[in-house]
Amino acid sequence: MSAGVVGRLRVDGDVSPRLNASVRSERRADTHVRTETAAGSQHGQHVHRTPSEPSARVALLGTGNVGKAVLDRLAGWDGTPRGDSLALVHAGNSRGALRGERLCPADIKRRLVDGSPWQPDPALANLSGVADALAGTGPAHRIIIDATASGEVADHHARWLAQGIHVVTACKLGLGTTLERWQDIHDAAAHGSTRYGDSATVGAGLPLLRNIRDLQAGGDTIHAIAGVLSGSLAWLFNHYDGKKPFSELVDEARQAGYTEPDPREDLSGDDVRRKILILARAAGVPLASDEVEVESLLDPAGPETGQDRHGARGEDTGVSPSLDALLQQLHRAAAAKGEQLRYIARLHNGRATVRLETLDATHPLASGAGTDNKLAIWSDRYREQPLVIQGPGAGAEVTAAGLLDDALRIARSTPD
Ligand SMILES: NC(=O)C1=CN([C@@H]2O[C@H](COP(=O)(O)OP(=O)(O)OC[C@H]3O[C@@H](n4cnc5c(N)ncnc54)[C@H](OP(=O)(O)O)[C@@H]3O)[C@@H](O)[C@H]2O)C=CC1
Ligand SMILES: N[C@@H](CC=O)C(=O)O
Repeated sequence: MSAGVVGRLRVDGDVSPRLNASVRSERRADTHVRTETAAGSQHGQHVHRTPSEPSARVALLGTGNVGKAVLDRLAGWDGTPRGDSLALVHAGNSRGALRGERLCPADIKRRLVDGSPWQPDPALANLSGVADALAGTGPAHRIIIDATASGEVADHHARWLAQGIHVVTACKLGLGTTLERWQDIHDAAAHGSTRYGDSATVGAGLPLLRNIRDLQAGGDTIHAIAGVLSGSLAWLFNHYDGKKPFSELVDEARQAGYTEPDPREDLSGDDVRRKILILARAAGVPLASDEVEVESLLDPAGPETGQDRHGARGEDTGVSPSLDALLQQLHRAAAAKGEQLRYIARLHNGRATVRLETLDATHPLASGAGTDNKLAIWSDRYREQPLVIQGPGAGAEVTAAGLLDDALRIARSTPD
């Protein structure tokens, strides 16, 4: 792809600096005082340790794949300055929630994983009440971590930001759907002096948005981007050899936690549409959702259309026998030419496309393994050879890490 100016809107930094956590001043969280009795730690006796004041009170929404991995990561930090800095005060899903001054992440996770009765209070599932759970004395930041795929939760992002609550999200329905919602989120963050942690929305925490914003903050202009933005589809095309039906692999990808709760979100191209919209908007090209040309992998006559696909994990992978047959045919044709199937998103000259392409095996976007995402960025600085960022782009652990990176960045910053 040759470089050319594509942006309709030139942005020299983020549209709202509050959405760019990386440029904020930071206060180190690891300076907290830890008190232990020396004798206790030497002789294996009870260790008296006073956790330091938290820097942030945190509410976790969603206890599915990603939410559980967030709890795991928090549990692993128990007794460390990172763990001290984030106090979990609310954890909930669509059925209810638990609240407390410092919930024990390991305990919540254990109850969920072991399947022992976890009795969340259904009344606490009311999203309007989550702000109350975060209220408390002290200078602590308030952070909501959204690990759901819920449009209803995304609808609350702007409201929370305007109320002074930071939002950290893996859900793309905030920044990756309508321009109005995207703008509301920017405006609300500015109004509430809050930050919106979106690292996990594209590339499952890979530093994609951060690099786009950092380049622009340094005076660079993004001309074009192209890449593999779906971890599940990358995994599928990395594993598909035409022998096993594609639908069986889709089921494996779902069980591995790479797909959306409903895999039809991935197969329809909607998930990648949202990601290219988020990247394009961050790069200064404020595209509307319907301006992205998307080639769906779903059979238009298949069982997927017209339903709300933002709910809980369904049973149907959405792959009809005709799609199995079509993909086998496409794979065979590509393999005969030494080419590979890749689901590619492109932004060039203000136009965005998402489609299945056949790429020569030596093509820069063809390589990669597992769930690898790959993003090439052409800019003033990178005219001929693009900047390329590659790494795992799906999976609960990397996504949870991306969410908590954003939360820690906020917790370490000085409150306005
Ligand atoms: N899997 C991945 O690799 C990546 C995922 N993401 C994003 O992470 C998000 C979560 O994905 P995943 O964990 O796989 O999804 P899951 O379906 O496993 O979990 C979703 C969770 O959200 C909960 N939920 C739904 N509605 C609400 C609500 N109104 N209030 C509170 N909780 C609610 C569900 O509750 P209940 O348990 O009651 O059904 C469930 O616990 C998605 O937006 C996805 O796009 C982003 C990057 C990578
Ligand atoms: N379903 C998504 C998960 C991360 O966003 C994907 O396949 O990339």
